[in-house]
Amino acid sequence: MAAGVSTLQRRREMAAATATSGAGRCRLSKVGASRRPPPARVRVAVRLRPFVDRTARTSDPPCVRGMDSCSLEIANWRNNQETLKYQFDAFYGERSTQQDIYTGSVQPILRHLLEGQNASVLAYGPTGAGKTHTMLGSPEQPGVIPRALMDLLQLTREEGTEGRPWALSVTMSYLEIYQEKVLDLLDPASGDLVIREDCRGNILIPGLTQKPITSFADFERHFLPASRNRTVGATRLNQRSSRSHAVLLVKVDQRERLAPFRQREGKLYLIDLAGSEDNRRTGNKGLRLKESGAINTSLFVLGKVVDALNQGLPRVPYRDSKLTRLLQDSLGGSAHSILIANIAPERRFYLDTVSALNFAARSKEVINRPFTNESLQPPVLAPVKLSQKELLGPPEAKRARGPEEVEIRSPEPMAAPASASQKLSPLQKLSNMDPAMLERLLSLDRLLASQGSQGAPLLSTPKRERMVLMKTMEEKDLEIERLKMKQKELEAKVLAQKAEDSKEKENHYPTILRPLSHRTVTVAKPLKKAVVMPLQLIQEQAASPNAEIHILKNKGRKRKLESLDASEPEEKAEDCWELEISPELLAHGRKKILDLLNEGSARDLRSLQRIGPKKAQLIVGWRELHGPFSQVEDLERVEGITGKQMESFLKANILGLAAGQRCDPS
Ligand SMILES: Nc1ncnc2c1ncn2[C@@H]1O[C@H](COP(=O)(O)OP(=O)(O)OP(=O)(O)O)[C@@H](O)[C@H]1O
Repeated sequence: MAAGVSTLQRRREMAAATATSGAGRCRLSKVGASRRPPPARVRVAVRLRPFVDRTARTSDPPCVRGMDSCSLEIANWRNNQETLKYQFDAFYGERSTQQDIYTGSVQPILRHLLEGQNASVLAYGPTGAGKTHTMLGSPEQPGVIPRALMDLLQLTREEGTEGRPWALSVTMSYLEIYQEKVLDLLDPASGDLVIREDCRGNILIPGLTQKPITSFADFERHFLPASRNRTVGATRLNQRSSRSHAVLLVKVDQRERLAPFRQREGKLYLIDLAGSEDNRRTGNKGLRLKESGAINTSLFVLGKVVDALNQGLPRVPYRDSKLTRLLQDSLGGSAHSILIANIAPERRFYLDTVSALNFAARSKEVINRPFTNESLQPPVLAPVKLSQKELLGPPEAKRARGPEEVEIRSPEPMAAPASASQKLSPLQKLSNMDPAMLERLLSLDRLLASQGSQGAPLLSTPKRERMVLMKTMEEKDLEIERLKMKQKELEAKVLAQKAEDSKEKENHYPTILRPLSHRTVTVAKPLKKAVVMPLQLIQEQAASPNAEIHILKNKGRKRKLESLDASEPEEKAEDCWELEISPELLAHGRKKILDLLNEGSARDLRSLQRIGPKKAQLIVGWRELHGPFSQVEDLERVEGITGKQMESFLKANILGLAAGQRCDPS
């Protein structure tokens, strides 16, 4: 592919983008100052292609009209007196050039790669609306892909020259998702590849070919033949219709030349999605119809993912399609994303155009939270070569293909030393937390809150700001501290009461007849309904060595009794005794489960509720591949365990274990 863009022009464009964004060469100090930049929104641009058959324009006036550089209007099919108006981050009309789209929407995000952040560009839209033209273009009109590669290579050359603090290297991978199979376009003989997630939430495809590239010629050498491997076919609407989602992945690796040898990785996804299709118009039959089903399903899931992110739902259905699973760290994750919705002016595209515009309008509200993928690494002179067998877990290893021809570095950077994180305040810990982790923590919070254990959920409205959440979490930590102190006071009182009891025993007073003083102590809100207990039962429990908490099984129901405070005056027999588990007990329960997940054998794991032999095996396999779980919610990352299952696992285990811990502090 001839890029058709001079290097000088490229440099000028980069300089302009840098000036606009206000970032640029001071990137290192900027990253050093703040590892967590503010949330970045998914930018949405709409591009209207010109009439393919220009003579048709007079007989078929366009159904879409640009209003300004950000908005457009389209006829309202329900009422032809009205138009529907849409506003986006950018609108590119029929006369816009490839360069307009690139410099306006794509070029500004490239610099984030050199900050160790991820970026992605997705071309979305109905079949025949110009996605491939936008992404790839032609030798005369090169699209986003060749332009971005040229700039990125130029940028990495400049930043990585000898004498600069970081050594940079660039690799490319190219894959397609065809009928829910992940196929390596650089190695067409390979089979369906597995999508994995590491313990930091990064999406990986073990075994995917990575080609090192140092020049645009290198890129073309790999990319052009691989593009011919992409699945295309003729439909009634497009002679060369893309039948798959094509994903070009460009990784920029940076290693610090001098101590402390930090390492960063920035990923750029350039994605040409397959077109959304209405089979009544495409005239698809047989294989085309089957392909179309897979395309529409994955795009439908993409829409659901966008909706879930917009509404702040605890479960985002990334795993429901390969496309969304792959995009997990690009949409709502750690990437700067730009969605370019391509639309066509012809009236026959009208319904597809409205549906693409509605999709794009929803995508606009997704908030991404970029973070820098940086870690400390000992100096590595040569990359480690890992076979796919080493990278895959046992089930995938069976399907592993032959030895890889390229070098693939270990996908997981080393974790930060534990001591550093232990010194952080709860708020600092929270602000350093991977956003995906934070989301999970919040969903757990919602889950517990929905059971009434801890007052209102942290995330009571989906669009609450991150800072508000953090503040609430900090207040919550303070509240926990306060409750801990209260608990200690109560325990001291119980001990004092016990000492008094023994004195009374020495004086030959029968315990059961001794007046019992008690009071209900609410450490946290009741888990369920308050439970009424007969006085005699309470008295018996009070006399037992574990009088502070009892778990009673009555008609198959667990009943938990909070601390007794013997210093208060006696209350009436019909008093209620509330069942409570304090936050610190929940924390104990979580810790116990986490320890078991990280250290238990498959057999040990089966002692947990909702974990059968198959899930136990999956957990052990995941642990071997990714290392220890950092929190219980990581279970959701295990292939084969859904978010729903994880939540039901938590419900079933945490409360029981927490209470067990309280009864048996050993
Ligand atoms: N902005 C544009 N200017 C000129 N021609 C365009 C433009 N956009 C698209 N086209 C032309 O329209 C036709 C269809 O475009 P393209 O193949 O890019 O569509 P697509 O959305 O990728 O379709 P599919 O999803 O079926 O692959 C092609 O012939 C392409 O050259």
